[in-house]
Parts: sequence; structure tokens; C-alpha cells
Amino acid sequence: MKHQPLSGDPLPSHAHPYRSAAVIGAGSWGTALAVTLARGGVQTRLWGRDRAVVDGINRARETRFLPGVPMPAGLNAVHEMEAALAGADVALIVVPSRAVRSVARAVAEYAAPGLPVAVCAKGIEAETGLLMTQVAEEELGRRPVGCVSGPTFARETALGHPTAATVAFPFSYADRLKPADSAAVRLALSLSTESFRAYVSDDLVGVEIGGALKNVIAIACGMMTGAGFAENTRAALITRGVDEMKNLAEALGGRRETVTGLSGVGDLTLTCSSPTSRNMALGLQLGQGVARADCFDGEPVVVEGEVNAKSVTDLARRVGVTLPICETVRAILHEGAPLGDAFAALWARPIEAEPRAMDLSFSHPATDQAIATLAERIS
Ligand SMILES: NC(=O)C1=CN([C@@H]2O[C@H](COP(=O)(O)OP(=O)(O)OC[C@H]3O[C@@H](n4cnc5c(N)ncnc54)[C@H](OP(=O)(O)O)[C@@H]3O)[C@@H](O)[C@H]2O)C=CC1
Ligand SMILES: O=C(CO)COP(=O)(O)O
Repeated sequence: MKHQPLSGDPLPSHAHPYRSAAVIGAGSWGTALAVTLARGGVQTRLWGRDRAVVDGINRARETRFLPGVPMPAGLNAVHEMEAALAGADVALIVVPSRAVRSVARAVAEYAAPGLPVAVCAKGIEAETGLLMTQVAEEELGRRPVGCVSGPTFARETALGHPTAATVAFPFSYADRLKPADSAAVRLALSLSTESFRAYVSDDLVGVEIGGALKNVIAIACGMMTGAGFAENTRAALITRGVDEMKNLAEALGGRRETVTGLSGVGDLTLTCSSPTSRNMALGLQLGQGVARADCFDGEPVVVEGEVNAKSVTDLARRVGVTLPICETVRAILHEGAPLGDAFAALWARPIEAEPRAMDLSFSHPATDQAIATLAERIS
């Protein structure tokens, strides 16, 4: 039953959205999700660790994370975890991936037994190689843990641009008997408004691997674009990136077809297409030759693909999957490889079959000279 896809039917009409939600993390994505829930009529408490941000939301009804977006009625910010979780029907954890474990631990202290928790961070834990939901599960004990993922720039979501995302939770036997009561269906309904559509999945691995890898591949797209290459290059990276997602998802027990959905191809397309993406933006700057310390004018910015270039390749190596694009980004960001040489080597890999099923036994015709020429063009 574990890997049986849900049907494509509409969600059960007798399902009810949650009445109240706690959103843990008052940055740009946490606030955008809280705004979305509140607009749909869910009483929403947004927990932030920065008192000034919390006060700004409650008093001025605005936040520096989403300038110009008014906070709707039904959304209140709090600074105490206990207050955020009191009476909540569902909780969303929306902090950077490196903070998910400590925040989930704090949530576990006050969350009601059985409270469903959705993790909205994208990444793999560096120290353990665990998916974000697995990290949260370790801290949250017997509470159902799922995720929300998809092509969702926070600002566009908060401004009400039509947006879609996937809500994934494991589907137990009881959930299959009564899908209307499942956390996935109820959270999807809670998030759905006239501008936000939520789809439902039971394939957490497939969904989370898409979210973790797309950031790394977006850095690659940015690097190549920044170095002066154009649309052919970006399309190749996106398409071969999908292959990397599928292979890793499958090796970890996820489904290849999940990768073709919003959380995989959808998010990869978004993130690799726009400098609004912080991952793409980092790649663009590095490709233009800006030193890492000077990127984003030296401001600290959450770039999940940077740390995850290492964690996803560590994980892939452990399960015997090769991720050539992610390995290239890792080599540049973490192993001091010159950008031009690393991308030249990526393009000079042995010729492969597409799709994988075909066996090819000849080797790549590229000579050392051809590699050197491409490396020179990039650097
Ligand atoms: N922004 C987007 O468009 C989207 C982001 N995401 C994902 O959401 C996650 C969060 O990103 P995003 O909201 O954009 O990041 P932001 O930088 O906008 O906000 C991060 C928030 O997390 C808080 N935070 C950081 N570390 C901790 C910690 N140890 N304990 C408690 N709070 C902490 C920050 O608090 P402080 O300000 O005090 O540092 C801040 O409120 C990432 O994994 C990202 O990939 C997913 C979809 C869309
Ligand atoms: O995940 C995102 C959109 O879906 C946000 O992308 P960035 O973190 O690259 O800005």
C-alpha cells in the first residue's frame, strides 16, 4: 500500500478545513503561508523569534519580509511557542532546513498529542542525510508529519498571484478508509483559496527530493547564465536535473512520477527561470565572478541549495546514485573547483542514453583540448 498513488479525483466534498493553524517561522515563506491560511478563514497564529517582526505584524499589520502586503484579519503573531500552539488543529514549520530540528524539538514540547505537523523547508539535514520530515518525525514522536512543497515564491503567493503546491502526508489505512479526515486533505483544503490550489500526495520522498535538489540545480543554472551562456544551457540543466531528481527519489523509495509534479518539475522550472530565486541569484553572481562574501551585497540570505549541494550529494553517494549537476555545484562551492573547469567537465562526461534503459558502451569523443576550450570560454 505504501507506494500506491492516490487517485486523481477531486478531494472529498464533505472534508472540512482546519479551523486554526500555528505557523512556526515568521520569515517570508512562513508569513506568506500564514496570510494564505488566514485569507481562507483559518484562525492563524504566526510564531516568530524576532519580537520586532511579531510586533510589526500585530500593530502595523505589515512585515519587512513581505513589504506592501497587508496582514489579513484572522492572522496574529506571537513570540511564545506555547501560545502559538495552544488549541491549534495543525502546525506548519517554516524555517530554513538547518533550523528544522531545533524548531521541531521546541514544537514537540507544546504540541498536542496527535497534532499534524507539515514541514515547509526544502533540504536534507547535513549531519544525518535525513529528509526534513524525517528530522521532524524524530523530534515530534507519534504525531503525523508531512510537508508542503511546490513552485511558490513567497511574495507572489502573498500578493495573491494564482499559485499551486503539493501537500504530502503518509496515507495510513485509516486515511484510505476516510480520506476526508486525513491531514493531507484537510490541510490542502485549509490552504486553498481563490488564488491558491493545493494538491495532495502520499509520496513524501518524491516530493521532498524535488524540493531539495531544485535549489542546487538552480544554482547551476544561475552560474552558467552568469558566465554568459543562454537558454540552451539552462534547458539542458533543467531537463537533466529532472533525471537527477527521479533517480535519487526512486533509490530512496519515492516514485519517479512524483518528480513530474509541482514539487519537482514545477519548482525546478520556477527556480531555474528567475533571479527572484535566491538560489538562481547566488549562481548568477558567482557566474559573473562575484566573490561569495560579496554576493547579495554581503547580506545574509537563505540559499538552501548552497549547503544542500553537499548534503544531497553525500546522500546520493551513500545510496549509489550519481548526480552530475549537483556534484558540479558541490565541487565549485565546497571543494574550490574553478567554475569553468567544473562545467566543462560536466559537459564532457561520457555520452549516456536518454532515458536510462538503453545500454551504451562507447565513450565520449571529447578530447582534452575540447574540454580546455570550453573551460576557457566560461572562465
Ligand atoms: N521564500 C520562498 O519563496 C519560499 C521558501 N521556502 C522554504 O522555506 C524555508 C524558509 O525560508 P524563508 O521563509 O524564505 O526564509 P527567510 O529568510 O525569509 O526567513 C527565515 C525565518 O526563519 C527564522 N529562523 C531562522 N533560523 C531560526 C531558528 N534557528 N529558530 C527559529 N527561527 C529561525 C528567521 O528568523 P530571524 O529573522 O530572526 O533570523 C526567519 O523568520 C526554506 O527552507 C525555503 O527553501 C519554500 C517555498 C518558498
Ligand atoms: O522555493 C522557492 C520557490 O518555490 C524559493 O526559491 P529560493 O529559495 O531560491 O528563493
